[in-house]
Amino acid sequence: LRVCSGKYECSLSIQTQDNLPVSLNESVRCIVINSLVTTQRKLKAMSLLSGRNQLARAILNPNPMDFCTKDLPTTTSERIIAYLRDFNEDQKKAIETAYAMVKHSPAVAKICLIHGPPGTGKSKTIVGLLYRLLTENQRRGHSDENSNAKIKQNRVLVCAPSNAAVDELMKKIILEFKEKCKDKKNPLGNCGDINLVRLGPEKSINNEVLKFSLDSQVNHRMKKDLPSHVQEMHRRKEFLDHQLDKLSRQRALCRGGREIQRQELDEKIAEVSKERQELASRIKEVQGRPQKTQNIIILESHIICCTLSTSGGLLLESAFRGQGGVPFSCVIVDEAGQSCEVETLTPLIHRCNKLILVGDPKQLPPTVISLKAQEYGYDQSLMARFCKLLEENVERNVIGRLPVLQLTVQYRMHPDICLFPSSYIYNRNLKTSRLTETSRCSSVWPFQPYLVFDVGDGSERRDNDSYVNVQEIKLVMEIIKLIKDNKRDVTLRNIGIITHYKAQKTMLQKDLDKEFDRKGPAEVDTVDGFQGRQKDCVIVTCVRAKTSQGSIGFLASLQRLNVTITRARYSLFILGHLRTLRQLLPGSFYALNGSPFLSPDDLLRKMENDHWNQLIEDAQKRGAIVKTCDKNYRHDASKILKPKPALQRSLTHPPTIAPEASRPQGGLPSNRPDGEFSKTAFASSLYHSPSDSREAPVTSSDPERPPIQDRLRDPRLLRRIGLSPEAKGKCSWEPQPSSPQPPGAAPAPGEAGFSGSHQDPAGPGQQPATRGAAPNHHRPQAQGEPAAAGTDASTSKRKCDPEEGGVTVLGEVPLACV
Ligand SMILES: Nc1ncnc2c1ncn2[C@@H]1O[C@H](COP(=O)(O)OP(=O)(O)OP(=O)(O)O)[C@@H](O)[C@H]1O
Repeated sequence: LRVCSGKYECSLSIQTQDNLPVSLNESVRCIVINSLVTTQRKLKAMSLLSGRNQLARAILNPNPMDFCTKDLPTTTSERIIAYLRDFNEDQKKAIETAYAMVKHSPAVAKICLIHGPPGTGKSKTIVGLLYRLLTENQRRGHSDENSNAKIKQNRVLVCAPSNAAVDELMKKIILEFKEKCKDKKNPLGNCGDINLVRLGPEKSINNEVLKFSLDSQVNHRMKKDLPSHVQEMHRRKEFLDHQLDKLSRQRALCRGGREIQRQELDEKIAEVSKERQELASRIKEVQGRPQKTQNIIILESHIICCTLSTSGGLLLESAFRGQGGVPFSCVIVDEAGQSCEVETLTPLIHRCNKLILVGDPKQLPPTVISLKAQEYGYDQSLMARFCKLLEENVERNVIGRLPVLQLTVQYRMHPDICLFPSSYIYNRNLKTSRLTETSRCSSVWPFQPYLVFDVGDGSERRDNDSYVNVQEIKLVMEIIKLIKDNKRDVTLRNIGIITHYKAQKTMLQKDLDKEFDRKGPAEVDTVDGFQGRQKDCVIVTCVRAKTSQGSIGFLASLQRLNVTITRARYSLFILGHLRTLRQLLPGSFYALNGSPFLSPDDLLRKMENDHWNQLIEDAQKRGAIVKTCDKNYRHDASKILKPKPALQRSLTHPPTIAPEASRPQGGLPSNRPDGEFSKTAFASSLYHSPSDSREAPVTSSDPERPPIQDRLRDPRLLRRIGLSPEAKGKCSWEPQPSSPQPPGAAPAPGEAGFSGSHQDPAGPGQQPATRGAAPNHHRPQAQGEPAAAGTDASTSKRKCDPEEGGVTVLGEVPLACV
């Protein structure tokens, strides 16, 4: 694009496969569909795989021996043992196993699978593994490789399918390595004691990690090494850029102004542009191509982060050309459940034969639009294929146990939100960390954790190729207004509205903008937009109601449902027309000999909708359903509020104060006034539908916890740990009392913090995890949280988060903190 005689001119060169007729003198319409670069790289990865990588056989025809198990031995230094105290048992196991796989017999091709359901610390585990791999024996002047030797031997390639995912992970890597730097004033690398580089175009890199991009490192280094006259040229170029920026802004502002003024500005812009262009070419001439500098930076890096696609570009290939050996000790792929198989093969062209896949195939798979491609399994990730295959091997008794490292303790959701995904999707293997439970149940959050609104009079309306449901929008607005009224500090960061339909999203956004003057307290998006993210409160509007087709479309996918219901930290409210979601349309059931049966069509639909059916049944059993209709929206929306303290008190516990020893870690002070007590955690789990009010409340997070043995008698707790009240006697788990904790104090290192609670729900036969892991003092910014301003901001957030276990324990103040 250039300015010529006051006009913008754009020239575009297009290569065609065949010659266009010379006589063509009509205008041609060009549409850019997509770049083929990624596709070419995938193709290249596929065709090079068998020739270049020992993993090829394992990938094409895997057998259980190709996957590493939990039993690989490692020798761990005191320093690493101390470091690993911040991790839970599953995370430690994953780190140690992957570490052993990388360090043992580097020539043997092996794959390590780390499966982490939502919020279980996948990123934390990756960061821990990197730290373990890169800092063993590292001391100033004495590391496992000479720190002065510029070219690193111990190098890791870290990839993810998207730029956003790479950057999120990088933020955590940066935080950790900077924090753990031995001598902060005199670090050994550009990121604490290591060198880190981010590959990829700058425009797709998040500002917070931009400093580590290859381009900015090249620029920085080239400027530093240049003779003074070239540095002067750079300064002049920066000045001209600044000038151009200013002039363009002035030009835009005087669009309606005088012609002469516009002309003057255009001429000035043309003049400055010309000088800048000439200067840029001269700089290139004198300082040479940056390729050499690029290669040096890459070779000096310990961690190279990029998208899967970028890992197949020429940049890495040319940097390692002629270096000999394998350039990476391992390749780590984050969000491996979200990348297509062939895409996951891309980083393997660098011959590395240790592959670590981290992800959750039970969340959204890679987005593949083509139905034909889906038919051929293109939307299946490599990780999902491996997991499926290994599960089949376990079922057929070919192997005794799954060679997959499972992370099972989650740090995101209120335990009541976690209950259904844990039991229905994760085989009861998803437990809530105790500290998370305590903070999520805090009285500071005045809303119920989990409610399903049955919007009985809702109806869907077609809007082009999408749907809207006006009644559900009305109810969403009532709920948001109520939240705003009761928690004035809510911002866009705290509430997420998930809808699967574009038209509903647009209409909701309009209503929010109107009501809240464009400063809407909620972010509306599709579930795909929320994958990998979290919000304090999530409202789901299902839209489909009284559907004529008898199908609920893509609402039916279990992976989609999973992501939808696992984004909320404190409250999840689901709005839907439950009969449609369950697909119990009038006439679906026929009674025959007293037992219901379904017509073949209905059976098919019911199977399709079975996940929603299960969710609704579960909510029904828990008394979490609120039936509503238009005239009651306002009234029924108020049911999201936790019950009034006084009433709650009388309905729930006898007014006894539990022994100090039975308080959860970081429990509330014992000398609080009654009212304060009753407002606290145990109230949070009580649903107050009329039929429910007589039920015993849930008290798992009660600051006045009864002794743990008594808590096990609570039918809802038993349900939570996967036992029926009757089966309770058979539970082999022996509860251990929590350690006494002074009010408001942080758990001492080595005492049970978060590690305590996740043992509680261990099912029969499961070993309780070791008590003794210290709470996390080095918590990176939660994935998906809106970007804090720089790493410092993340650090300050950590200071006020009770999940740190080290600062505040009086219950989290979620909205003020985040
Ligand atoms: N061992 C731990 N102790 C305390 N907090 C932890 C621990 N592991 C993870 N967390 C916290 O849990 C939250 C989620 O961690 P992380 O982002 O690593 O999870 P994830 O599995 O990558 O999440 P997602 O499901 O969004 O991909 C973070 O706030 C993190 O600090």
